[in-house]
Amino acid sequence: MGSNTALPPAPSHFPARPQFQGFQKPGGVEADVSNLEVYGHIPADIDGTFYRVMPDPQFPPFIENDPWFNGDGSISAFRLTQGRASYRQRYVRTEKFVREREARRALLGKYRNKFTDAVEFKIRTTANTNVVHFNGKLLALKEDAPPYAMDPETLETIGLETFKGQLPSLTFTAHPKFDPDTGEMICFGYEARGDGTPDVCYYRVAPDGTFLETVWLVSPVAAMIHDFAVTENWVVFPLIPQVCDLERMRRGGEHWEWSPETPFYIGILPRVGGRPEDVRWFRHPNCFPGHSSNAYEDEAGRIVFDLGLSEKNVFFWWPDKDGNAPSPETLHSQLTRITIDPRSEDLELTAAKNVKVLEGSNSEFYRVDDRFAMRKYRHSFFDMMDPSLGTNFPAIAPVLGGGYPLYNSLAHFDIETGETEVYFPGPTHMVQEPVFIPRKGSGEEGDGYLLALVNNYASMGSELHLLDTKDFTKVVAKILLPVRLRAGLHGNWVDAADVRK
Ligand SMILES: C/C=C/c1ccc(O)c(OC)c1
Ligand SMILES: [Fe+2]
Repeated sequence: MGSNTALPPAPSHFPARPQFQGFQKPGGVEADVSNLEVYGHIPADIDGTFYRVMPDPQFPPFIENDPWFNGDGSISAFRLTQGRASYRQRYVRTEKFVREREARRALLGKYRNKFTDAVEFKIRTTANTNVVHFNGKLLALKEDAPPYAMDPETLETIGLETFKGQLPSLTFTAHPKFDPDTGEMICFGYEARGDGTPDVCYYRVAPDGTFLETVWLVSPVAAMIHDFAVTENWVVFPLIPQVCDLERMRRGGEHWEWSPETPFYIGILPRVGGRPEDVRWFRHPNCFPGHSSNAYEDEAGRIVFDLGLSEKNVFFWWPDKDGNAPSPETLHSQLTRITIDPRSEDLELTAAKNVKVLEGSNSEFYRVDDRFAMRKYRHSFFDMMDPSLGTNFPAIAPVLGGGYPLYNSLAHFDIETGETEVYFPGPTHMVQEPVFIPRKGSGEEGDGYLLALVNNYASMGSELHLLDTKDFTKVVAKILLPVRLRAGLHGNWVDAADVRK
């Protein structure tokens, strides 16, 4: 648009919608807090930083019913050392963030629809979905663009990360995988040649940032590929049946539409040395693949892929073509094992042959001991929603806000014994995604701590709850924050020993 074009009116406050109300009221806070209050005690062997990101719109949107996923990325860094905790909060200085701050108003339009923007952006990402530590930098990630690099200590934004020009794709997944033995970062981008393109770009990056391999694939449909999985020899691409249509976008519509007719496709590609024609697209009846827990190969060479699987459209704010979407309370995601013979002639995956529910609770945000990523593993930690645990829903309903699924507890599932242990943080609390912290000196899988951000709807403030995985149901430390941090997506624990000096 030219500079004389009138901008759409910019509201001065956030709309009266669940995703902007109660606990979800945007905070806009950046902070440095040198000492946080601790109830209980932080074990002396914990020394590192928990980084996580949340969407937190800097300005009220000028579009209708902006989803939670469109807020500006704001990074929290919780530093735990010598039994103490400190905290820093910074927005990622994306092009969008900087230009909106200069203009003192929202300029970006709808989620991933450039045709609705008030100005033209080179890069319109919000960098709001994950934050990982790689090659001495933090990478703030959203799947619609390259990463933004940040300083791990100061959280200053360094700039758009194109890996010295090596990045072949317009996009970069929010869920790169790290090989615990080699430090290699395994990635992909979808819509890798632009909005609505079926092109998927697979790439592997050495720990020093050198690109090792790129493979261009074409997916059977331009669908969302949010998380993925890697084994010793294979990469697994689960397609969410949310599909993109550039024409709809041009008309000012949504980037995504739920497609009940589209199967749940799973692409399988050799991890190393695959050619574009080597990708094989397996099919399963329509459903919604959520986050991965882990994946590995069994003795027979089959891929064992554990993930959250829901029957219904979890992204209920992007309905089907007739406007149909489930109500959020009816969503139920289960930790599910899909077993695939990568060499099978038969591309149809069936409930009887290939699918098994491992844990039937309503769960999401699975985390493992990352030293066992891509390998046979035994322990999965996750968020769970079990209304029978005693959440006081009538009390918190007026301040919950909404626009996304809620979880009221943390769980540890032992795949070997089939047992689930549960931590319930309290009747006026909800949990965010946990991180696993290995115990110093212990190589035993799952031996360590679980750390999660907790929303306290009685205090309307945030807390970190720290659990010892050997005594999972009790809290070791509650660390109180002087701020309210709205719902976030993903984060990671970075041990002080792994930070390059
Ligand atoms: C479960 C979260 C999935 C997700 C997928 C696409 C996005 O753009 C996003 O933004 C925060 C989150
Ligand atoms: Fe995710």
